[in-house]
Amino acid sequence: MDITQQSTMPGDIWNPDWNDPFVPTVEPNDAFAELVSAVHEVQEAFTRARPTPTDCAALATELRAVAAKLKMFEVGEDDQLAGHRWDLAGRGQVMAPPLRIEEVTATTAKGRVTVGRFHSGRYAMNGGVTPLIFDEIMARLANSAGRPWARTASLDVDFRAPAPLDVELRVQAQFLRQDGRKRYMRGTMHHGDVLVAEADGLWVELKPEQTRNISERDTP
Ligand SMILES: CCCCCCCC/C=C\CCCCCCCC(=O)SCCNC(=O)CCNC(=O)[C@H](O)C(C)(C)COP(=O)(O)OP(=O)(O)OC[C@H]1O[C@@H](n2cnc3c(N)ncnc32)[C@H](O)[C@@H]1OP(=O)(O)O
Repeated sequence: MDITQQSTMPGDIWNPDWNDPFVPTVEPNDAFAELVSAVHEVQEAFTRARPTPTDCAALATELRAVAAKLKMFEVGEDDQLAGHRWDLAGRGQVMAPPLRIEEVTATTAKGRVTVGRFHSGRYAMNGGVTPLIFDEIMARLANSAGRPWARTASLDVDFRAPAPLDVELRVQAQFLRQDGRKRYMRGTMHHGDVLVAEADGLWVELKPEQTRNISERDTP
C-alpha cells in the first residue's frame, strides 16, 4: 500500500478557491459526491435556519421521507459508501468536517479544512470537532506507508485560539517515533500564521486477533 498515491486522486472534489465551503464543486458524473454535497447543504441550512413550528413539522415529514428512501438501500458497514470514499474530502462521512488530505508521506501529512456553522461552537469551531479533524489526519498518517493497522489509543488536544469558521485552516501531522506497537504522533492546526490547536496522540498497532473485523476494502 503506497499511501503517498493518495495526494492527488482523480475524483477529488475539493476546490481550494471555493467561496462557500458547503457547496463544494463536484465532478459532474460523481453522483455519490453530489449526494454528499446535498446532505452538507441540508446540515448547514438547518443550522442557520429559524423555521416556524408549522414549517418545522412540514420539513420533518419531508426529511423522514428521504430517510425512508435511503433505508431501502441499506447495506452492511463494509459495503456502505459513506466513510469509504478515500478520494473525497471527509471520505463521504457527512458528520466529519470536510478535511481534504493533500499529502501523506511516511512521516508527515498535510490537509486543509473549512467548517461553517454546522460545526460551530459559538462563532468558532466546536471543541469536539477539532479532535475529529486531528484523529482523521493523524490516523491516516499512523496507518500510512504500509504499516500494520493501528487504532487511536489517546488523543490530547490543546486549544490555543478560537478556530474561525468559513475560512481555510491548515492541518498537519507528524510521525514522531515508534516504540514497539506504539506510534507517537503530533498534529497542528493553523489559521494563517496563528496556531489554533495542537495535538499529541498515541496509536497502538493491533494484534492479529484485533483486526478480524477490518475489511481489506478499508485500505485507503
Ligand atoms: C484500525 C482500524 C482501521 C480501519 C481502517 C482505517 C484506515 C486507516 C487510515 C486512515 C484513518 C482514517 C480514520 C479511521 C480511523 C479508524 C481507527 C479509529 O478510529 S480507532 C477508534 C478509536 N479507538 C479505539 O476504539 C481504540 C480502543 N482501544 C483499544 O482497542 C485498545 O485499548 C488498544 C488496541 C488501543 C490497545 O489495547 P491492547 O490490549 O492491544 O494493548 P495494551 O497492552 O493495552 O497497550 C499497548 C501499549 O500501549 C499503551 N497504551 C494503551 N493505551 C494507552 C493510552 N490510552 N495511553 C497511554 N498508553 C497507552 C500500553 O500502556 C502499552 O504500553 P507498553 O507496551 O506496556 O509500553
